[in-house]
Amino acid sequence: MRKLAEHNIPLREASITQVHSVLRDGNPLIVHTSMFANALASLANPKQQQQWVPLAEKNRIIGTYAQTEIGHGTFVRGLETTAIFDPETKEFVLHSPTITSTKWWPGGLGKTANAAIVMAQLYTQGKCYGPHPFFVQLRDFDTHHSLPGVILGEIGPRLGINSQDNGYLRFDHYRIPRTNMLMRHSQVLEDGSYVKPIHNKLSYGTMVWTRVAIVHSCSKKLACAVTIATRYSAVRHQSELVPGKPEPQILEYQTQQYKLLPHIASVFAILFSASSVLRMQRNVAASISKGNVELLPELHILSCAMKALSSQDSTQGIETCRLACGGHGYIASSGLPSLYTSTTCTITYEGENTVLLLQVARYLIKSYRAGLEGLPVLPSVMYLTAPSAMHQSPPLSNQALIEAFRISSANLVKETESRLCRQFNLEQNFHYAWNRCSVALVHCAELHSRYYMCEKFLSTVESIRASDRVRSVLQDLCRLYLIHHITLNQGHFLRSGTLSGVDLSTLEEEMYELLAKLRPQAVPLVDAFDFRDELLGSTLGAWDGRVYERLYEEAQKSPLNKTDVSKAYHKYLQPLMKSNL
Ligand SMILES: CCCCCCCC/C=C\CCCCCCCCCCCC(=O)SCCNC(=O)CCNC(=O)[C@H](O)C(C)(C)COP(=O)(O)OP(=O)(O)OC[C@H]1O[C@@H](n2cnc3c(N)ncnc32)[C@H](O)[C@@H]1OP(=O)(O)O
Ligand SMILES: Cc1cc2nc3c(=O)[nH]c(=O)nc-3n(C[C@H](O)[C@H](O)[C@H](O)COP(=O)(O)OP(=O)(O)OC[C@H]3O[C@@H](n4cnc5c(N)ncnc54)[C@H](O)[C@@H]3O)c2cc1C
Repeated sequence: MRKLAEHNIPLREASITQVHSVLRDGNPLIVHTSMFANALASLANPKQQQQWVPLAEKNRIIGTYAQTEIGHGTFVRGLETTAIFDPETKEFVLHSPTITSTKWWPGGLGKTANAAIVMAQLYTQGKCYGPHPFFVQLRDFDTHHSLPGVILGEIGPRLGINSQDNGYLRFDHYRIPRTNMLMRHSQVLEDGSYVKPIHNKLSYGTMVWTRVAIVHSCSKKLACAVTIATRYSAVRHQSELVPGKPEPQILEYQTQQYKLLPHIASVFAILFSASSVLRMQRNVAASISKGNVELLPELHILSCAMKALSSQDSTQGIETCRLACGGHGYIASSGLPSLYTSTTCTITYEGENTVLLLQVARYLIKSYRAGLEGLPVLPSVMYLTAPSAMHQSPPLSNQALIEAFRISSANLVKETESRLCRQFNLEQNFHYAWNRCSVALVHCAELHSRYYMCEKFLSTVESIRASDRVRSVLQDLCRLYLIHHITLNQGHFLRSGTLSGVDLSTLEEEMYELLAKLRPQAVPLVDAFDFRDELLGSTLGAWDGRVYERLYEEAQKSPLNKTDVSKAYHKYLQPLMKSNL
């Protein structure tokens, strides 16, 4: 924190990888500096911001975002914590009526935070208005003791990020002033009357913001992993490629190139998509402050789509990198295990991926139906009812592949919508029919999201300002990405008739050529990410390639190596050996 202050960098702008380099097992302040800070910035009114933001910036207040309960994470409307307005005292009474209403998971809540943005069901004048955000002090600002009426603790060890002190929280008729409700978008007036927001999902804004930030952070984490695995693959020699010849660098094996190069490409695909969503988010934020919420649904859907795809791709990519390092990928000092455990959680948090993809699918089906009826639809989904013809671009050119994605995605949505109609006719209930089609609906959302990511990759590479040589490498990488994802999804392309079996064989051949062509660029590409050794924190991925020396040096630091014979020998092993058991 001191370093960041010295360099005038607000922590919320510090890269997730910089923070990860210091605190590899999670960061107890991450929710304070990301979600809590954002909630104050976007959900609090100017007066409330004046009151709390300076204190949060000086870390007098350390906050968290307490929404999820032990009984409900996904279904926000199902939250049970209540905030009932008492007009006598002009206070809200926060209460946790059941065990399932216990807040569960918020990062930093266990021991670090002294305040929280709490999402609770707002009741006033006898009516429930759904989940709303409240600023709640949890601990004494001087002694750090939890306040009367607040019961909190830490939830116990997790798969990873154990330094994050995820916590639990219950309220026992805990009173807060009326003015602690975050009132930028909706309000409860002194007499208890409710003023509704200009869009009823504006209180979900912090989740949307965080989903966008997660996309960015996923590309950084994946970049770390491919740097480690690629450098290691250039250092590691194993087996014989040609019998009797010296052992080659494992990066010479085509299978190793296939493990790494598509994920190097993926770093760029995710990064370029993140930039595009971030731009849209800034536009939407500016529009909202002028009272215009027209683009909010598009941002919501795009952030759901990109968060789901990037978390899934980066998690799989990091695991592939770990496996690509053989046994050494399993050792903690490789840096890969902590990258994995701190990334796989992004699949679950901030909206479980399946659930987010179903939000995307809902939007696709609605937009498709609207398009059929000639109603206006937003630009990103206009293609569903007006996919352009294939023959406009040269066969198998990048543009043709993007068109094939577009048509296949539109085709899948069309097929799934027909299935939905058939199912509806059978069930006579939209919700049951929806559930019976939900696997196909998730596939629709995935293909649409992949199409978006491919399109962003291509359009960015085409417009990027770079030397011819750099551009040429990026073009090859982008081509590899497109072909790789077409081969992974080939069934959709065959079904839509956009690519034939022969086309797919031709593309597969080209992919193998590209692996060989890009092989010499692998190390320069990851070097260009420019991660410092301290930041990567990996015995396998350091810049100088001294893998074996570093592994050996790191092993010397093991506490078990402090003495030749461990205490356990005298305490347990020797008695066992002598016991004749
Ligand atoms: C941004 C700067 C980037 C800069 C880069 C910096 C570098 C990186 C540095 C740091 C990185 C920081 C990374 C952050 C890490 C922080 C750690 C985070 C820890 C995790 C925290 C959490 O998990 S908090 C809890 C999160 N919980 C969830 O996400 C819950 C998921 N559930 C939901 O969101 C909702 O329940 C739901 C969307 C699934 C459903 O909501 P609901 O039931 O209310 O709606 P319906 O399904 O009925 O839909 C009705 C209607 O509403 C539309 N809608 C829903 N949500 C929204 C929305 N948010 N906005 C707009 N519209 C919405 C929906 O589409 C429907 O529309 P219709 O038109 O009716 O169809
Ligand atoms: C490391 C970590 C940090 C977190 N930090 C915070 C935090 O700071 N603050 C906070 O408030 N929360 C936090 N959370 C909670 C997180 O947001 C939730 O866990 C997440 O939203 C998923 O909700 P859930 O756990 O209820 O899963 P569930 O919704 O119970 O999901 C279980 C399964 O049910 C499926 N499912 C659920 N609903 C549907 C549906 N409608 N259709 C189809 N399938 C469905 C899911 O796909 C999944 O397979 C954190 C979680 C983790 C793991």
